[in-house]
Amino acid sequence: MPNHAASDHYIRVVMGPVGGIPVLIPAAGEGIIEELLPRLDGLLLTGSRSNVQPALYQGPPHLEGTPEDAERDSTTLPLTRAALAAGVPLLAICRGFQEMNVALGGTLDQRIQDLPGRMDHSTPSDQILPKVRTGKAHGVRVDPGSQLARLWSGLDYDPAAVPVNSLHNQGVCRPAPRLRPEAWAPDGTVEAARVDNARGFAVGVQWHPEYDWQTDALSRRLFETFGDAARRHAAARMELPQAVAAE
Ligand SMILES: N[C@@H](CCC(=O)NCCCC(=O)O)C(=O)O
Repeated sequence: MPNHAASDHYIRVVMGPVGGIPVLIPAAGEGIIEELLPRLDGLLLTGSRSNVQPALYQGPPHLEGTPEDAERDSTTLPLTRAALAAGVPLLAICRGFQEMNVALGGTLDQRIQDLPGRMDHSTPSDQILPKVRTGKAHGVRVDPGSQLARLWSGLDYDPAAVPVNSLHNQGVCRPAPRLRPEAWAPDGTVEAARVDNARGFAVGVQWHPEYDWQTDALSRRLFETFGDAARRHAAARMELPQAVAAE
């Protein structure tokens, strides 16, 4: 039986550093978007074991057994495009980052670990479960002139090697025309990007900041910034003049 679900970590992070009340969006297809969109303060695209259907980016079929979720794709891809057009702040994590790229016309690598010269970004089997998620797997290099670097300003970190966790097989292959990569793994995998000319905050990360925001200041700042953008969008929607002026 299909489930419409989000892991508890996303619920807690929205109620925590984002500062909002999470409302789960059913994977019910694009018919819900017109009514839903005007009610959204922000859109958080979550990670998932499932993968974007290759037909949506003209990719080769998945290896047999690779999980897909057609219902999610049929909801999140058009919703992402609509949210961006409406200026709804967007934070995309892991699968969410991949679907943000596909929604805007980019393509995906399906098994990065099988590509020559690339690293294995998948869930390491030699670590105990909680550490896989809260521990760090590799560094990412962040463009010092990027939105991500601006968002992290004042925090103590090395932009040449920001440690992140890694729980994915797929990744951005050809970035969508509007996707601006801002951080990379040592093997060149795109680890973070913003959407060019977005009307509001629109950032995606390939790693999972929802697992360590309580201890990692960079993860926390990402969610706080998304929350601030969502509050500004909410206030602007309600036509509060003071909030619009502050944007
Ligand atoms: N299936 C995709 C996306 C990976 C992803 O979003 N994983 C979520 C895992 C969450 C967890 O295990 O805690 C891929 O493999 O690239």
